[in-house]
Amino acid sequence: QNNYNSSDECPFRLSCSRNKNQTIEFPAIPVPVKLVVTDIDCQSQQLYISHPQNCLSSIFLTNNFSIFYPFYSSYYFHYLPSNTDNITFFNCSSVGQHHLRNWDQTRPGAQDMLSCPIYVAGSDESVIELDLFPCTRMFDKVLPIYSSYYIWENHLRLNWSEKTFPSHCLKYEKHNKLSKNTSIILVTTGAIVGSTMLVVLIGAFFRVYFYFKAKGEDETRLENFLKDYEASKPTRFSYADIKRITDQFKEKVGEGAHGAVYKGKLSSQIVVAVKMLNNAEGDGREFINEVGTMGKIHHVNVVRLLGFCADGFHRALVYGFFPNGSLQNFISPPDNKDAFLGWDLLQQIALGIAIGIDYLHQGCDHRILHFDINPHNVLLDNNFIPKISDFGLAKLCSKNQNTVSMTAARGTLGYMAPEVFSRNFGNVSYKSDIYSYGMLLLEIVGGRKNTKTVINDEENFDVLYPDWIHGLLDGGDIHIPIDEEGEFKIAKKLAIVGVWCIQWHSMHRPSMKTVVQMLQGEGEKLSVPSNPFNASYSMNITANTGTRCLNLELDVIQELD
Ligand SMILES: Nc1ncnc2c1ncn2[C@@H]1O[C@H](COP(=O)(O)OP(=O)(O)OP(=O)(O)O)[C@@H](O)[C@H]1O
Repeated sequence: QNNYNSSDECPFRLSCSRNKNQTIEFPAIPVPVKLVVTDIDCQSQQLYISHPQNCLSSIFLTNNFSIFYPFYSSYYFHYLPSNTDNITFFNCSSVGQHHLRNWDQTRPGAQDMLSCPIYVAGSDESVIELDLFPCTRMFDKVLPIYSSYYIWENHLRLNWSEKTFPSHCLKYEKHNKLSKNTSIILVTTGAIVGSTMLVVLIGAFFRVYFYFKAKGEDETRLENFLKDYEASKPTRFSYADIKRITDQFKEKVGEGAHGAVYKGKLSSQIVVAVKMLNNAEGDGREFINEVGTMGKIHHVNVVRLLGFCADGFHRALVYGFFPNGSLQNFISPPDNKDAFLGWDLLQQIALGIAIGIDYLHQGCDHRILHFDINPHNVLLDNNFIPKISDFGLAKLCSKNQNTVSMTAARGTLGYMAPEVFSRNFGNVSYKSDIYSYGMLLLEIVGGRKNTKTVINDEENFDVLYPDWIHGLLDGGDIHIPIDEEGEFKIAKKLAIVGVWCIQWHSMHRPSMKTVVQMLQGEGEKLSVPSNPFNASYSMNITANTGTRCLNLELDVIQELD
């Protein structure tokens, strides 16, 4: 039980200031003893103190061992023999430093002698052995029973118990030590939590900022697009827009000769295909051509150019997205049940392409010649409505113009009309697209690539024409599996129209309007054309023959700029 009241005065004074050490003062007479507190251990209730001049022994010159009351100690001058009751004080101040240094340095407390000239020895210790001759013997003291001050390298350890002094005396110190630790922990934790939260907040702020910035840009982009869409013109996008639309070119849907095609989004509803054109290619004429030509065309069977990008070296074309890809994906023999679309649908597709080409040839202000009609350049929308695409090689010419001048062969081998390959076969005209369309039709019917163009030299243009087509036309071996009579009719009609379209001389080929009529009719009345590639018709048509023949009928007219 505590014998003190909270109002009782403390028998010591413990003080601390911000920059100085903690000190403890004991009310000794005549001079109070003030010592430095080096540590307080509240748990084991121990106080470690040291003398400001490193001379703890000197305290006992003028004071007895009860000086530290109410603290008690383990009471042990540890460098004294354990059985010592009396101790003797020696004043070694007159001893030279040299002598002190020669002392047994391993002896506990010997180190203190260098700074403190007061030496304490057990009364039964030998002065000779300790080599204390040069020191002056001062006096003897009796150590309290069971007690010894525990001094370790000039630190004195004092113990306390709550019973020995009023509890409020150490409250401040306990609290102070705890609060100091707690405040260090709190400050550190606070700093860590605070800085983490700051980083998170800054991160969140930038996320939100960029989110709204991007959202704002998306909205502006969409608004501009819709305005342009209403005004029927393609929108110009920056390269940054293109990256955002394609989500950093995340989903590649195909690769053409001029670059890769990526899926993108203008909004959650507007899905687009972005064709990135290879930077290194040409002088950008095809790009300008495509933007210039396609920007003007709006037809259900022609891919609409929604936008483009011409930003530094970056060139891109933005179209509507067609999940079914190109017609090439569906050119398959009828016995391939997975990819075969059925004869009715194939006929609808063939008709749609013909209507699209007819629109290009007749329906616009200027005649547009595509020059690269082939199954890769026909895309299919969700409902398998065909869309003609890829206008990089297209030419604009005036309506009353029959032929165009062309400086180099253009198009895809196998679909390229002979006159496009070499001017020696005649003049290039809108009929050149009809030839390509005819080849496409025959591929649809055959379900495979049935033409293989071999170019030997400028003078010879050999086409390996499949015999089975004439089997189909003549009623012989039709080569393709057909289940029903109706289907046979469709296949035969498509083949007849196809062969008409690939007639060697362009004047023998029908116009697209006629092709549309032929496809829309029953097909029974269609006459079967002669095989343009049979021997009698000349498999190898030499250049001169063609030129002579065609030049009589068609004049060369310059294309429009
Ligand atoms: N608008 C689109 N929607 C969906 N897929 C498309 C679209 N445009 C192109 N693709 C896909 O990307 C592929 C490549 O198209 P692209 O037009 O670049 O090349 P190509 O016509 O095959 O060859 P080339 O570049 O020689 O004309 C197509 O085969 C098709 O699968």
